[in-house]
Amino acid sequence: MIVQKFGGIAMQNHQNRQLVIQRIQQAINNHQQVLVVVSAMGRRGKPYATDTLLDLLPLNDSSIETDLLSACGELISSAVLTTELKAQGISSTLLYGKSAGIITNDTYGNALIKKVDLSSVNQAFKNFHCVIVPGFQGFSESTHNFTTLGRGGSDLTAVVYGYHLNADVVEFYKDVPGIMTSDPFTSDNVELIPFMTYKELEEKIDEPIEVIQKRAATFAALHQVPLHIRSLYLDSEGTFVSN
Ligand SMILES: Nc1ncnc2c1ncn2[C@@H]1O[C@H](COP(=O)(O)OP(=O)(O)O)[C@@H](O)[C@H]1O
Ligand SMILES: N[C@@H](CC(=O)OP(=O)(O)O)C(=O)O
Repeated sequence: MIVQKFGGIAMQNHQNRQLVIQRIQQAINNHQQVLVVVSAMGRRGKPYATDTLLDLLPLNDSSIETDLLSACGELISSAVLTTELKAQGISSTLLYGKSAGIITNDTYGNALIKKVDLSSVNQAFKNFHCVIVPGFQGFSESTHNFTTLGRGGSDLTAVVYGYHLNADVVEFYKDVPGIMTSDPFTSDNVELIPFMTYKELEEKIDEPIEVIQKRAATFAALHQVPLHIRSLYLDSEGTFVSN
């Protein structure tokens, strides 16, 4: 069993999602079971990207409404990917909200995970090789509202499932070859770092764009969840993070 996480760039168009589907098929072939975490499609300007949705609101507070709206981006992308997988005959199903099992408090915009209920996920794996879940979203135990896990929170979703499912590895598919000495989009002469410890990863997350959400990196370090950050486009090995 492995966990794969596909971010906004990976999910942004049909062409990239075909690469996503190839990665999922490879994971099923090699590991039988794969839990797939997806983010909202694309970046600001794309119709269903998180920032595009949030730009609809006159104010960005931490509220039930803001979290409901931002959770929609991941709901849309998970519904689209699951339908595309089914259309290609790949054994898959979608779980979201309470069924996805990420149960949180009511701190809208940056909710704390109180428990992870994998009963529906485990049941789904009895019938399907691939279970798709929307990243970034939680479900409030007390109010039954959607919550969100902080910006970039799909990374945390992936790491939390990786830990609770005892996955062999959590794979992140990005628009970079892996973790580099610095952000390749803003620095020259960068090199791939093939292996890092959790401590080195946490120290590396200092760029304006976090290559992995800091909260996710901290959770992975605490629970020693093996991470593999790699390119969606290249077949190269990328970066492994462990002790
Ligand atoms: N050291 C680094 N190595 C590689 N990418 C980095 C690094 N630091 C920052 N980044 C940035 O992280 C981005 C990947 O994170 P992000 O866009 O949030 O991906 P995703 O949408 O898949 O979660 C890269 O496009 C890059 O700009
Ligand atoms: N879509 C959310 C969650 C997320 O993690 O997105 P991405 O994987 O594209 O960074 C956000 O923009 O914050």
